[in-house]
Amino acid sequence: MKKKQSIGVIGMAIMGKNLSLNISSNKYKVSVFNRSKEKTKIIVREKNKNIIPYYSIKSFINSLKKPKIIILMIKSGKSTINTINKLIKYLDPHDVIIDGGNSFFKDTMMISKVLFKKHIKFIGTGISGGEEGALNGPSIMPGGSFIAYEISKNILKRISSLTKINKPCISFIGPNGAGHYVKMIHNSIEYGNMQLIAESYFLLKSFFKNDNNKISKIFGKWNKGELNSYLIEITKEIIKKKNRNNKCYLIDLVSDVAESKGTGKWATQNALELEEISYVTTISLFERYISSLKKIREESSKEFSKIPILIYNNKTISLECIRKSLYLGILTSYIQGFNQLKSASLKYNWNLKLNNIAKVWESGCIIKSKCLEKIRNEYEKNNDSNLIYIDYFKDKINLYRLFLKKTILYSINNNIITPSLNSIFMYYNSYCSNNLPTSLVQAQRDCFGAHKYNRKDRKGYFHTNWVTKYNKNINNKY
Ligand SMILES: NC(=O)C1=CN([C@@H]2O[C@H](COP(=O)(O)OP(=O)(O)OC[C@H]3O[C@@H](n4cnc5c(N)ncnc54)[C@H](OP(=O)(O)O)[C@@H]3O)[C@@H](O)[C@H]2O)C=CC1
Ligand SMILES: O=C(CO)[C@H](O)[C@H](O)COP(=O)(O)O
Repeated sequence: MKKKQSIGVIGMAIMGKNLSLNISSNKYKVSVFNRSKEKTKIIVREKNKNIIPYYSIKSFINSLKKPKIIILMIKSGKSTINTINKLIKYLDPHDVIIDGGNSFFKDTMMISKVLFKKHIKFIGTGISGGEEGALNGPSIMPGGSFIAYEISKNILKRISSLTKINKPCISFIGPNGAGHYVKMIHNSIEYGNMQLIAESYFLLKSFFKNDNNKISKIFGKWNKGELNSYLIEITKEIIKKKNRNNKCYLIDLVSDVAESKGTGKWATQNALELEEISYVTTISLFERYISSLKKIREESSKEFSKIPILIYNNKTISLECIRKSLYLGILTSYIQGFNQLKSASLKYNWNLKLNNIAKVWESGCIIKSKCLEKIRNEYEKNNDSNLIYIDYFKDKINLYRLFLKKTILYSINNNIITPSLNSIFMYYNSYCSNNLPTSLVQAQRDCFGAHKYNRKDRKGYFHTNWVTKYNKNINNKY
């Protein structure tokens, strides 16, 4: 009888193909399948004896050892749900389906329930690291059935990235949708960090009069310090890449319309649901949306007059100002992401171990960054920590806010587009103030809707006849 394979991968686009190559290079035999034959044929050209192609779901599934383990790396949403529905009829109880795509966590919760009833074990996992990570070691965030994790963990651990101290960047996250939720927050931090780096790039362009070679060297220097991260590292390379004719930088030819596939939107929607503050992701998402209004922006740039640069305030800033502003922004992006994880953990009863999540993100993933070590250390001591109050973060917030202020004053005066940096400055202004303009909001609510308000000097709820003209029939003595 023909020997069967240890695992199967469905979806031979960028991620699935590279993940299969990764699995095979770890000495596992892997069956592969793709909806359309063309992509399967591409991987066949690799002539890898550990990768065995199949062109029908039935033969693909029959090629697997029991319990069968199948990883899906396909487009999320209906495509994933429909494919899982097609698989069910070929699977036996205790077989394992692992959805490694960027699925919406509520879809994962729903699928978990359906498969549980059929005794099929299900994992919804975040997989981060893009093309390169999938091939050489991604960061893996599995959630769902713990039994399924036990069945598949040897393979998953072997293919994952390793931290500096050789710990695999994988940890069982929690039940049902927890793994995909954590990947969604990973991506929301990714959105924030990318936007912050892009804004800093614009500041540096103004500083260095568009000399990208110089800017690249600055990012290279910053990458050796506290800002060290995967995204800074790739930015340093991206901005100095020349166009084929060598006449200009390729980045100057890239359209400014930024697309998105859903995770940033879901994270923002979920932050609203949880009433969590996620300025950094939200502004970054809105910037992608504004970017897509290309025609309108083109017209507006002609229709509206340019705001003049104010000579009296046209002070230049130091590079350190930009560096410190970017670092404060990036710390805030992580702080807000981890706060959202904490809220979600309570809301969905997931008991998330935040130190493990920080560890899983320490290598192999897009948001890999030096500050994650500090975050992990803190949550190792106390899973309930509010990072803002931890000495390291508190000191940075105290010390760097002034630099951020100088940076955004410079950006405002010079018409440089830095909305997420601006929002972070205002976020801390609000967060650290004991006197917000919202007193007036409460009074207005009470005036027009009799919603009542609390007072600073007395306990209890009060209602007032604020404007006699509108509140004629209200009698009170305050
Ligand atoms: N690219 C990245 O950096 C990362 C992607 N991911 C996630 O991993 C998954 C795969 O990503 P990626 O490799 O970029 O590929 P894509 O997201 O571009 O998806 C393409 C794959 O999905 C398959 N597919 C699309 N529609 C269907 C359908 N209705 N039924 C069955 N299969 C379908 C395609 O098959 P066909 O060839 O027949 O069209 C192809 O294999 C996605 O969920 C993505 O969000 C996660 C981390 C990083
Ligand atoms: O998950 C990823 C990286 O971690 C994918 O690259 C994802 O597509 C990024 O999101 P978007 O396309 O919305 O920018």
